[in-house]
Amino acid sequence: MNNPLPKIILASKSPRRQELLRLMDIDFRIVLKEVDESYPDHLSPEEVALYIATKKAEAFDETIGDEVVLTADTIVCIDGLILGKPETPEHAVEMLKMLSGRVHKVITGVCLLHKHKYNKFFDVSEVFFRKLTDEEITSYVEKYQPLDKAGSYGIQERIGLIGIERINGSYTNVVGLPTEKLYQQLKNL
Ligand SMILES: Cc1cn([C@H]2C[C@H](O)[C@@H](COP(=O)(O)OP(=O)(O)OP(=O)(O)O)O2)c(=O)[nH]c1=O
Repeated sequence: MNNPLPKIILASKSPRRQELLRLMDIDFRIVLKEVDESYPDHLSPEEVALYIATKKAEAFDETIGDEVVLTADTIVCIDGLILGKPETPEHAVEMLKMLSGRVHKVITGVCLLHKHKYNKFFDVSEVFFRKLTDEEITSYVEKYQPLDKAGSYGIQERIGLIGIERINGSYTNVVGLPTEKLYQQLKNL
């Protein structure tokens, strides 16, 4: 069977995004660029995710032939506050205490740069954490060091498996790439 999807350049160091693309059986190669992930204050959370995903794509030369540059950015949002990656383990504990017993939004912005055009979209999932004990939080942070994760947790790791009651929306969006939406967008390029 011919693969109808274009070839992808995945501009992401995230092992989870790489694994999701692999599981989707999509052809890709990885090219990494350094990008400043700061953003202007006035943007909404959805706009922030799209803004940073687009910035990551802009780091590429736009003349890449037929290949599509795929970039993404995942943020966690609670009470209108954006939680990025924690700076220290203490900061991670603080974030998890904030998420404990509450619902929050996970937004992944995606940018597909193809033939000089920036195709952007995002997905939002709601994640419901039960009340976590202090011990569950500190032992998770000590063992997993979730400093590379927005909101200080991985849904696919211990704290997600034992602490998340339910989610509304896409699971893979929380992991870092909304695969169903991505597939539809790639088909339409
Ligand atoms: C909320 C959540 C986030 N994450 C991850 C997804 C992202 O990798 C990371 C958020 O940081 P991002 O800046 O979106 O991505 P990244 O720095 O890991 O990779 P790159 O910029 O090179 O693409 O948090 C999980 O793995 N599980 C989760 O449940």
